[in-house]
Amino acid sequence: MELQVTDLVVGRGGVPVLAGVSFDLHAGQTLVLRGPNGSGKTTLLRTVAGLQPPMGGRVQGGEDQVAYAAHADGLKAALSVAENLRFWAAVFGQRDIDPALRAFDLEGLTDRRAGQLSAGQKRRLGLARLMVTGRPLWVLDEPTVSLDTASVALFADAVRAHMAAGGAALIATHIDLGLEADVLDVTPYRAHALDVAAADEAFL
Ligand SMILES: Nc1ncnc2c1ncn2[C@@H]1O[C@H](COP(=O)(O)OP(=O)(O)OP(=O)(O)O)[C@@H](O)[C@H]1O
Repeated sequence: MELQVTDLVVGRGGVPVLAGVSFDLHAGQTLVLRGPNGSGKTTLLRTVAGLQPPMGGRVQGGEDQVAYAAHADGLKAALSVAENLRFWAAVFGQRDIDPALRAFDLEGLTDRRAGQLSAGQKRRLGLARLMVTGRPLWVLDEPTVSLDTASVALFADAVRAHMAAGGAALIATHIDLGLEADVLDVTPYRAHALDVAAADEAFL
């Protein structure tokens, strides 16, 4: 897989948030997005995942390649852990959910309803879902929220295994995952940095 992002402009409510973002992502690579709260990481991830259109520029190579995991875990509360994974595996044409259960230490929770899981357990299930998609490009927004130290390590191991198998990952996170990863700080691409400075000056 090969993702090419060229001179991308992304925004919310018709207002550009980031402009002029370019990067490549290839098989075996992880790219970590950094930047302060509200800087536009989620907006960029959503655009790369095809959940919203770019306001300018291009995203090439993402079509049908992306498995996206965001703040909302997207789990079916009334289904068990195993049923959730089987559901997603069926949607994406995969069969075996056991590696995903093992990787995220969910084997002891297979029959528990997703709605009854703790926040961290829900997050582990949401991340396990990535493995049953069979998709090569994981686009992840703050994947470690609610995870304890051991679960962060499980997640990092899963990303490493995914990369070793020819996958790639684009991850917005504020923490150090201990992964070999490239880093893209989105701060210099903020679309309104200059406007904000100009507005401040007007009040001085
Ligand atoms: N639905 C929306 N409508 C209008 N503006 C929005 C909407 N969602 C987010 N924004 C604004 O867009 C900007 C970028 O938000 P975004 O969620 O992409 O930032 P982020 O870098 O992911 O932040 P964080 O680190 O807090 O998760 C912020 O100023 C935010 O307030």
